[in-house]
Amino acid sequence: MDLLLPRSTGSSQMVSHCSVIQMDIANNSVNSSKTSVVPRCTFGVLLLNLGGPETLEDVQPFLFNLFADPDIIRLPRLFRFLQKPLAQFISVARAPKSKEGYASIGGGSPLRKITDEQAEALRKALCEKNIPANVYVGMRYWHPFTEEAIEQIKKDGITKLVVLPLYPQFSISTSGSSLRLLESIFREDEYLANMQHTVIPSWYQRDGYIKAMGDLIQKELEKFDQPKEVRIFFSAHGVPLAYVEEAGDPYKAEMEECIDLIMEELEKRKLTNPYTLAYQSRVGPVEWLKPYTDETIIELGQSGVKSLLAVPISFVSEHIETLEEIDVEYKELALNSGIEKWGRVPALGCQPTFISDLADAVIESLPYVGAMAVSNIEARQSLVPLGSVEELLAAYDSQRRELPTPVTFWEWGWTKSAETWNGRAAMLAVVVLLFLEVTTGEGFLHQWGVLPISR
Ligand SMILES: C=CC1=C(C)c2cc3[nH]c(cc4nc(cc5[nH]c(cc1n2)c(C)c5CCC(=O)O)C(CCC(=O)O)=C4C)c(C)c3C=C
Ligand SMILES: [Fe+2]
Repeated sequence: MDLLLPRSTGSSQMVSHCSVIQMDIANNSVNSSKTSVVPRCTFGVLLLNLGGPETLEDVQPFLFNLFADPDIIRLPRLFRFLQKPLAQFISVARAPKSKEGYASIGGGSPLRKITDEQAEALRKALCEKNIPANVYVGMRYWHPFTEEAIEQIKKDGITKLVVLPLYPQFSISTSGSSLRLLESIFREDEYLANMQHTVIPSWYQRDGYIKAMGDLIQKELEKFDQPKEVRIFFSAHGVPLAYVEEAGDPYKAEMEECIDLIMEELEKRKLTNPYTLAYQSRVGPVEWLKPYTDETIIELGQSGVKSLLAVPISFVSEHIETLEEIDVEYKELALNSGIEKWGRVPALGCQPTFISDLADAVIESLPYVGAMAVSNIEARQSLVPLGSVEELLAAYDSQRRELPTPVTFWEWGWTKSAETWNGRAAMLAVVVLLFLEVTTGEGFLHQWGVLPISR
């Protein structure tokens, strides 16, 4: 019997129609007898993602939203009032360069379309596993914004929610930022505060994800004349080094573990290719996670590597950094550095093993299977524990508080005790730097691509 659910026009919501064994969510139990009418589906999954500009006009306001995020540019408390003016300044200055990139991939980011497709595929996979659910998409920096998805969730009367960031590995700058926003929305809303919810902070270690990555890599390796000679080149999105070393971001550790698991999976398939992990897409003058992708490609070429298979690893959709940075810039760099054969593994998108595994992750996190799954959860636990948004961030924040100095890539020499004096020194330094930049035409804003370099 068809399950009828409320229809919605908003793209932050997927409407479900599925023939299923009914789940009695109110009683936390699964009822295997089919019923004819189900008034509404009260179980929801919220997919969190970054969002991307859909047109070239969207690029500057998208960049503004990104740089206005205190988890992307973290200013000392004293200077928080500068967050928005600074975001405005950087976004306006960076927009022309970013627009060129988006223009070259068709005039906008494909992220919304792909994430919507993933949401629909996940909804279907959940249906097939007898769990009817509405699946929502909430983006951090562009439409459909997380706030829009939350509005829809409330309108639909959702009573149980699984929050699933679409980033396999956790970073302060991605899942952390989205969860922090969500926490603030939940805190101010009585309906949400009373809604049962759980978060899957990262899922890079799940078998289905690892197998799906193994399948994609194996398929691309087979396209080379001599697959055994190919070096597998994992290129992850970078983060500033200070995030990992000073703010306690688990991103690097999770990334390295993820690569180990994928290589173990390939070894099971008798694929023992050499491999490298490097970090791409750095922005600004500070040190980011190393080795850098561009420098590593040059070194590999110079050391005699002839065949390279690039594997984007920190994101599950195609986006500007796969379609432009890897497919155009890094490919050209590789071919100019002595590498003769180049390949690239596509992003997972709606790959069936992957989507089915995401559905399993959702099901395993449901409160009503919680008791049965305790041992699994413990085994799967990453550096950030599974829990509610509030508990998750509380755990993460206390972990950060124990670290000596919560310095971020926009802070320097920052300690609480020295707050006032460091703050004043910082303000003075910013003014002097800005003055020098404008008068000499050189400096960190030029390096960041914020101010154009005069040739
Ligand atoms: C796991 C993935 C990502 C991490 C970690 C991350 C950190 C991070 N990013 C910036 C700055 C920019 N990111 C931009 C685009 C962008 N970033 C990610 C993913 C991660 N970012 C994606 C998937 C995208 C592309 C979205 C799309 O439209 O397709 C941009 C805008 C593009 C550009 O101008 O280059 C910026 C800027 C920082 C500073 C950061 C860590 C602190
Ligand atoms: Fe980014």
